[in-house]
Amino acid sequence: MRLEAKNVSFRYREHSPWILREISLSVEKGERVGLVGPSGYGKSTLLRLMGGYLKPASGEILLDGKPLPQKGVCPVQLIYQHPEKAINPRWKMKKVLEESGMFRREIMEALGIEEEWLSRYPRELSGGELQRFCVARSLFEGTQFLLADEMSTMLDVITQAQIWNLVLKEVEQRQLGLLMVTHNRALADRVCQRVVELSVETDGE
Ligand SMILES: Nc1ncnc2c1ncn2[C@@H]1O[C@H](COP(=O)(O)OP(=O)(O)OP(=O)(O)O)[C@@H](O)[C@H]1O
Repeated sequence: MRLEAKNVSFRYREHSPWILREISLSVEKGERVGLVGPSGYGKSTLLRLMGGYLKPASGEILLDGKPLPQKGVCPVQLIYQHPEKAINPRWKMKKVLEESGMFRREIMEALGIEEEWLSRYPRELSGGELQRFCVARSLFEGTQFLLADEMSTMLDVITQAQIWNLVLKEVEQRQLGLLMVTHNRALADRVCQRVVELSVETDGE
């Protein structure tokens, strides 16, 4: 199985500058790929496109040769840098997890999610605590690909290690595809089999 961006171009509004032009990138199931490049070159935008959160102006996002499914929980899961933007503020954490059908106890334990946090609203948790929920949710049983957008940047070193250990164990055991954006080249080199550099010139058109 393959997740593929094929000749994708994107800009946020008509007549605004192109962020991505004719970009192609693919990740195989079981493969770990890093995406690096200067700030503002469109790494996060490409991940949002590949996760189905944005639509390309031209080109295609394909999962196994077909468009991403529109219904149900998506097999391509995006983990953002800012967990507070990814979680419904009006739902308690238990409901957030229930929505994705994720309730594997060993995942909760490995991520250090405490039982008591389940009855809280997102605003009652710290950024690091919330990110653990985002990671747990992204690992529901139908997930085939994980798109990790600087997911550990805002966390302390111990939490970073805890989250990465769990994610990499799941990726290995379930042979998930992983596409990760990071500014930390050493992390990308350690985790990934392949690192792609995004270096597209935008021409301000
Ligand atoms: N919602 C948005 N509306 C308009 N422009 C946006 C939006 N999100 C991002 N941009 C612009 O698109 C460009 C690419 O942003 P993006 O976040 O994809 O880059 P990036 O390579 O991930 O950057 P960084 O490494 O700093 O996170 C930037 O110029 C940014 O200002």
